[in-house]
Amino acid sequence: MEIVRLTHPLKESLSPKESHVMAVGFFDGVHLGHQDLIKQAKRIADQENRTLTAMTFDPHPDEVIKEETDRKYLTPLPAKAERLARFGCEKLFVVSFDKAFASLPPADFINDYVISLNTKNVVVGFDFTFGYKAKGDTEYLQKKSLKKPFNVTVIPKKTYDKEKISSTLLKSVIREGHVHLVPYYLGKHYEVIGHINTLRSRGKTIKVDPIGRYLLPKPGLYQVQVKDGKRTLQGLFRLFPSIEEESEITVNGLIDPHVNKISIQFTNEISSTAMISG
Ligand SMILES: Cc1cc2nc3c(=O)[nH]c(=O)nc-3n(C[C@H](O)[C@H](O)[C@H](O)COP(=O)(O)O)c2cc1C
Ligand SMILES: Nc1ncnc2c1ncn2[C@@H]1O[C@H](COP(=O)(O)OP(=O)(O)O)[C@@H](O)[C@H]1O
Repeated sequence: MEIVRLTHPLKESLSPKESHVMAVGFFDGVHLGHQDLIKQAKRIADQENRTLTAMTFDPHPDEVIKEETDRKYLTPLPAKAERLARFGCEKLFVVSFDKAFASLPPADFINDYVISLNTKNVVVGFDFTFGYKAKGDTEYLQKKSLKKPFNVTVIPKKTYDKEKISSTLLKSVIREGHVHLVPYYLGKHYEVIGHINTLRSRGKTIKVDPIGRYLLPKPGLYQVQVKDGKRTLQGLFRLFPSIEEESEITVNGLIDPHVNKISIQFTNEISSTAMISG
């Protein structure tokens, strides 16, 4: 998948010739709600024979608008890009979210980031907002599209157990350590991608440096599956309040310490902090 970084204001030379169908949103986690949206966008792109693109933002708007520091992510950008590609996205626009971009009125976003980028169909969820003070919504987008050369498709709310599936909900499930519930929201277990810290790993006990600011479950003992690209091993992740210190994974086999990346999938919480520190 091609990744195109966009910074505001856009350079005119960026206007792509090829037309595309664009899914827009932050998409942290690429959960089942996001997946419905991307699958619908893919159906349209296939029908119309256009490229399927996604547009996301970096960092999260709250880091800029609410000056939130140390925000944690379900999918830091590289993991999000990989997951979007897996669902068929061929191109990803990553707009650097800064104060200048945040101040853009909704109408200007439509002109500069939808029409100028040659987007023929914008696919968003029912609660999508955009533009200065988040004043633009799906109704506004649809109204504007009537006089402009693009269509809008709005995806209905995807729920689980009557609640909207959202990144916020998923984060609280993971924070609480209820990792066995994650597949109901995400379609798979929660996954953290990291590098093996070779200096601090010994045999079957490995230390991992996550790639990006991943949200981690609360401290405790977790059953995990560790994949090194070739093999899947079962393991136990002893997660302490700070991953840099005592946290370690004991795997039931030897992992090649020189593999570039490993994936850790959290399957079950075995016990909470009291047990690991005792
Ligand atoms: C051009 C633009 C300007 C934005 N300005 C603001 C803003 O001033 N305040 C705000 O809370 N969010 C702002 N946002 C963020 C959106 O409200 C929204 O979070 C973002 O488009 C991602 O959509 P999603 O949360 O539905 O994924 C802006 C988004 C865009 C595209
Ligand atoms: N449960 C859902 N059902 C349908 N669309 C959704 C759902 N969750 C998010 N979306 C849509 O996906 C896009 C990205 O949303 P985002 O704000 O990143 O997700 P979340 O609400 O999970 O934080 C938006 O267009 C949003 O409306």
